[in-house]
Amino acid sequence: MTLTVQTRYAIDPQTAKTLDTEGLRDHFHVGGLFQTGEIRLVYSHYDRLILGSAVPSDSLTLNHVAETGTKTFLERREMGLLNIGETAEVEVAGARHRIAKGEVLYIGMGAGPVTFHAPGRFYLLSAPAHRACATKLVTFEMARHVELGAPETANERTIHQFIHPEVVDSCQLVMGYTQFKPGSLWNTMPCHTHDRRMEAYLYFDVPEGQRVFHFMGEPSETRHMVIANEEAIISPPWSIHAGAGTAAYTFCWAMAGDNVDFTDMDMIAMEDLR
Ligand SMILES: O=C(O)C(=O)C[C@H](O)C(=O)CO
Ligand SMILES: [Zn+2]
Repeated sequence: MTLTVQTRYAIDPQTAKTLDTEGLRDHFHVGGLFQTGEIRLVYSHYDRLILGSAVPSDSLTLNHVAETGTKTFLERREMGLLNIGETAEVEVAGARHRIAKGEVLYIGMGAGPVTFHAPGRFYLLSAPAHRACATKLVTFEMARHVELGAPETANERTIHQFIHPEVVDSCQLVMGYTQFKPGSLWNTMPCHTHDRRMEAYLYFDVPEGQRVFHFMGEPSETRHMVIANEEAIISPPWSIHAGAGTAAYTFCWAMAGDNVDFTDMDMIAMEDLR
C-alpha cells in the first residue's frame, strides 16, 4: 500500500501577500490527489486539518500515520469522507458502510483502522478530536440543504451540509458540498472570513478543459489561483475563500477550529475588497 503524507506549515497574511503564483500554490494549492492504489494526505498546520484521498484498486487501509505521533491515525482524531466515485464500501470497527457518490461517512475518534474498497474515490478530512462521537453514514436525504444566491448575480446555489451539528455530532469537523443552478458559477460571493476556523476546498466535477479561479487573501489583499478538477485549496482562517468557474463545478468545503457554527462568518462588503 502506498501512503504519501505532505506537510504544509501555516503562514501569516503579511508573508502571504509577498508570494508570487508559485509561492501561493506551494502553500495553499494541493494537486496530485486521487492516484489509483494510493492514499495521499496533506497535513496542514492550520488547525492541524489533514486532507487527502484514497482510491483503492482493490482495497486500502489507513491506520498508522507517523506525522500524528500516535499508534493509529484515529487515536486522537475524527474523520469525514466523501465518495466522489462509484458506490463502494468502507470498513470501520467491524462494520461495512456502503457509500454512494455524494454521501459522507463521519468516523469518530478511536474507531481504529479504516479500509476503503474499490470502486470508491474517497476525499478524506480529519481534525484533532477531544471525545468519541458515533460513526454515522450521512445520505443526501439526511443532509441539510440551504439555498443561496440568485441567477442575476450568477451565484444561485445549494449548500449541502453533511457534517453539521443538526445532522451528525462531531468535535471540530463541519463539512459538505455546494452545487450550482444552471448558469451560476460563483461560490461564496459575497465572501466572508472566519478567523475562528480554517477551511479546505476540493473542486470536483469540473468539466475537461475548464478551470475554477479561486480567490484568497485578506479582503484588502486578494490573490487568485487557477484550479483544475479534483484539486484542493487550504484556506487560512484570515483569508476569504470564493471561486468562479469557467463552467459549472461542485466543491467540497470543510472546516476545523474553535466552533462548529456554520453561520459564524464575518461578511465582507463588496466595496472593501481589493
Ligand atoms: O457557496 C458557498 O457560499 C459555500 O459553500 C460557503 C462555504 O461553505 C463556506 O465558506 C463556509 O464557511
Ligand atoms: Zn467559509
